[in-house]
Amino acid sequence: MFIEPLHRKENINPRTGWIEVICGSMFSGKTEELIRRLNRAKIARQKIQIFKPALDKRYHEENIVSHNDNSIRSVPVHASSEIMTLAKNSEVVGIDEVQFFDEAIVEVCNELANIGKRVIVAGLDMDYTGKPFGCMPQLMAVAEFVTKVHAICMVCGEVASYSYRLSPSNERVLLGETDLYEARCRRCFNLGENADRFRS
Ligand SMILES: Nc1ncnc2c1ncn2[C@@H]1O[C@H](COP(=O)(O)OP(=O)(O)O)[C@@H](O)[C@H]1O
Ligand SMILES: Cc1cn([C@H]2C[C@H](O)[C@@H](COP(=O)(O)O)O2)c(=O)[nH]c1=O
Ligand SMILES: [Zn+2]
Repeated sequence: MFIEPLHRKENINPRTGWIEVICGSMFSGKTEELIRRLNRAKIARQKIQIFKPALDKRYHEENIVSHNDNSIRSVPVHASSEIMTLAKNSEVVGIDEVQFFDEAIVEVCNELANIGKRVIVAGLDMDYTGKPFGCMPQLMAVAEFVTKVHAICMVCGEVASYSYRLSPSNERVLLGETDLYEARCRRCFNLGENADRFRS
């Protein structure tokens, strides 16, 4: 679907940049898809640079790691402005867990695309309450390509778009995996604790 563009000599008809958003619930394969696209760009010998928010250290300090243990080297950053400086020399810029960045991330992605870079971001489209997560709606609006991926509902096996929180915490940011969250379909998400009787 996403074709790695051919290199062109600098200053002669430089190619356009663009933004790709990969979104979905937890466990839907966002990180796998991000890694797949970045690995293809690597094979095409394009200069890639990958970033993640420094707060996300669940599996590894630096690597981006998917729930099925695929991984790729990344640079943890504290603010979106750092990406602008660090990504100067790359052709393809990947960002994981983009929903955790400050709102300036939208302008950073736009500016990178405007100077000819392919920007691929992956993030949660909704938080644990089912509300749009941070910068995601803005990013989806300005992106050329938006891909929504889906998980499997852990209650009934249907297609899941929601991340159901298993703990009573009301903090928007609560890092965790299967210990704290499960993917759920719309019905089982809305049923909340009452969904247990449908568990197959
Ligand atoms: N409920 C689920 N539905 C689909 N995949 C799941 C589920 N629970 C665990 N997985 C695993 O998670 C992998 C996707 O992980 P990952 O790419 O890290 O997802 P995301 O970044 O969207 O959280 C799947 O390939 C599968 O091995
Ligand atoms: C729904 C939701 C999730 N989080 C946290 C939980 C995980 O640490 C990440 C999402 O990781 P994934 O790669 O998409 O599986 O976000 C959160 O802090 N708040 C939420 O509402
Ligand atoms: Zn369900």
